[in-house]
Amino acid sequence: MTGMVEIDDVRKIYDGGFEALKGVTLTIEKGEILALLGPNGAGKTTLISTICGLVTPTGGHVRVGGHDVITDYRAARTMVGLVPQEINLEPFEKVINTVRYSRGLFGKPRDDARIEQILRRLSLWDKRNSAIRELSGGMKRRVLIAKALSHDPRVLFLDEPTAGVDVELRRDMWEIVEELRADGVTIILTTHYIEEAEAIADRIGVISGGQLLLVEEKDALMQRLGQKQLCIELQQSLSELPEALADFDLDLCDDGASLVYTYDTAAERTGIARLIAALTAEGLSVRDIQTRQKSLEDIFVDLVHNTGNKEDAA
Ligand SMILES: Nc1ncnc2c1ncn2[C@@H]1O[C@H](COP(=O)(O)OP(=O)(O)OP(=O)(O)O)[C@@H](O)[C@H]1O
Repeated sequence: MTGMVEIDDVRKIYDGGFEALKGVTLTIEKGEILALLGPNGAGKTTLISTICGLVTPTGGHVRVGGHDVITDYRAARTMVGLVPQEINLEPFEKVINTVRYSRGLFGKPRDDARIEQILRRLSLWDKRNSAIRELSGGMKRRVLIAKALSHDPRVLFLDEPTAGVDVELRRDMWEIVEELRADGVTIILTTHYIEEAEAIADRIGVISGGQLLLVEEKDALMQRLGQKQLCIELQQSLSELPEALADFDLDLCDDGASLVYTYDTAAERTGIARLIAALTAEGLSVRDIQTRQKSLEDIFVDLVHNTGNKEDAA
C-alpha cells in the first residue's frame, strides 16, 4: 500500500556540515494523525520542512500523494499546508486579505464562501477586517492555521501548534484537527507536549539526534502505559538474580540493592503476592517498596536518553 506521505531514507546535512537528519524512513497513511515528539534540535522542523519542499534533502526521497517533492514540486506543494512555528504575518494586512492572498499563491481561484467558512471555523470571522498587528498572539496563531487551510491541502503540518497558547485555544486546536481528519486530511504535528500526542495522535513517532527512534500506534503505547513498576529495596545486595526468581519480570538495579518488578495493571493477577512469597522463601528481606506508573513521558525520556548514551559512546 502506498501512503499519503512517503519518506524514504531522508538525510540532511546543512551547509557547515551539521547532520540534522540521518536517514529517516516513514510512511504516513491518508487520514492519519501522526505526532512527532523529540527534544530541541532533534530534527523535527527539518523533517517537516523537507516534506514541504522548503529544505532540500541531501539524500533520499519524499513523495506526497505520489508526487516527488523535488522533481514534481508544484503538484506536491499544492497538497500540503504548513502551520509554522514562528508567526510570519504581515502586520498591516487585514486578516481576510492575508488568508485570501495565501489561497491565490497556490493558484486556486478566489472562493469567498470557502474563506468565510475557514474564518468562521477558527473564530476569526469577527476579526476579518482587523489588521494582523491588532490581534492577540492566540489569534495570530489562528490566522496561521487559516492561511495553511486556505488552499484546501490534503496534508497539514502543524509545527508546535500549541506552544505558548492558552488552554482554551489548545482544546480548540485539537477539535479542529479532529474535524480535518474527518474530512480525510492527513495531519502531522510536532509537539513538546506529551499530553497533546496522547490526546490527538493515532501514531506517535519519536525523533532524536536526526533519527527516528520509534513509531508506534498510540494504543499500543497506551498498553505499555498500563504497566506499573514495583521497586523493592532489599536489606542485602545481590550480585545476580536468584534462580528461583527467574520467571518474574525483574531487573536488578542500584548495585543489586533493589529489584524492579514490571507488571500489567490490567491483568487479573499482578503476581505481587507470589513475588513477595518467593523473596521470603529465598531468605531476602525487604526494606521498602514503592510503585510507579510507567508513563509515555518515561518511555520517551528512556528512549532519548539511551540513544544519547549510545552516540556518546560511538
Ligand atoms: N539552516 C540551518 N543551518 C544549519 N543548521 C541548522 C539549520 N537549521 C537547523 N539546523 C540545525 O539542525 C538541528 C535540527 O534542527 P530542527 O529545527 O530541525 O530541530 P527541531 O527538532 O525542530 O527542534 P525544536 O524542537 O527546538 O524546534 C539543530 O541542531 C539546528 O541547529
